[in-house]
Amino acid sequence: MPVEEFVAGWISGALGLVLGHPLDTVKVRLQTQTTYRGIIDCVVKTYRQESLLGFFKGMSFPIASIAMVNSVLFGVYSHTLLALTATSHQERRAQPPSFTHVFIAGCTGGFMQVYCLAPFDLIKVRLQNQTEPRARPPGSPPPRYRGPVHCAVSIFQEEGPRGLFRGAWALTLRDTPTLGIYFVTYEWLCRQSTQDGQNPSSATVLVAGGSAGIASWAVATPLDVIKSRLQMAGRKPGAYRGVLDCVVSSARQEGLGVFFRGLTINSARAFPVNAVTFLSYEYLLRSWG
Ligand SMILES: CN(C)C(=N)NCCC[C@H](N)C(=O)O
Repeated sequence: MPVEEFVAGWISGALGLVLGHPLDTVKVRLQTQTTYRGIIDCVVKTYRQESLLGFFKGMSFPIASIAMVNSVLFGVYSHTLLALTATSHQERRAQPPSFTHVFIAGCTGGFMQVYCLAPFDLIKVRLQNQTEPRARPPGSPPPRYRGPVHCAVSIFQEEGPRGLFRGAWALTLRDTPTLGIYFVTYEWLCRQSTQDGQNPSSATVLVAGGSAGIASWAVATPLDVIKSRLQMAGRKPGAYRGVLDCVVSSARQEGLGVFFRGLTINSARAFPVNAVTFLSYEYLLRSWG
């Protein structure tokens, strides 16, 4: 069993995650709060009220869980390709799989990682939305959650175990097709600028990985908005009844533009995060060779 692919998926994901977390915080706030006029306003207010640390809220759980999430994503992707084409990662440069196989393997990886990702993503989104500064002026109310563990325990106590999977269905709809698009874009761009049988150069991997991130996030953004709103709403009175209800009421109240909230920042974040993720993934696999 190619254990290296799981490990490479973990390390590469963690590197990308740290790099992209500040932009992710801005994106989540823009998607779920109506207090900001735009990206700059959100960045300035976050910095003024919470200092640089505000951009890194909610990062510890994703770092701890990225090992599992990314190793499931890249590992399942690679194993599905192995099952479909009977070729290992090393053999795939000489015998490239069809794009249909790459798409199916990407969708399978995307689908399987959702149930590892869902509770950690929920906690991340709830913590990212706490705008209280760390050093609070005396007498000001404390933030709802004291940290990731307190957040997980509170959700479990208030909403039961299912509460930890709030937004998981929207996450499944977001990640299953878009991870197919992610891997197809990456493979296609690598093949365009690489001679048959050769490994892609580092520059190619960076550009193909970054572009795969942008393409997949551009398609994923509408469901990303819905997912984040469902996660924030929890079981509040008047909360959405499900994915469709959230789609309809968000569109009715805020217009169709609501589905593209966070698109610019998602794309700006997606390029460096996924360029680094794919570069380190390819590099690690080649060095273990
Ligand atoms: C469109 N989607 C959901 C993705 N392309 N997901 C895979 C990339 C995950 C990477 N850690 C990131 O956050 O960009």
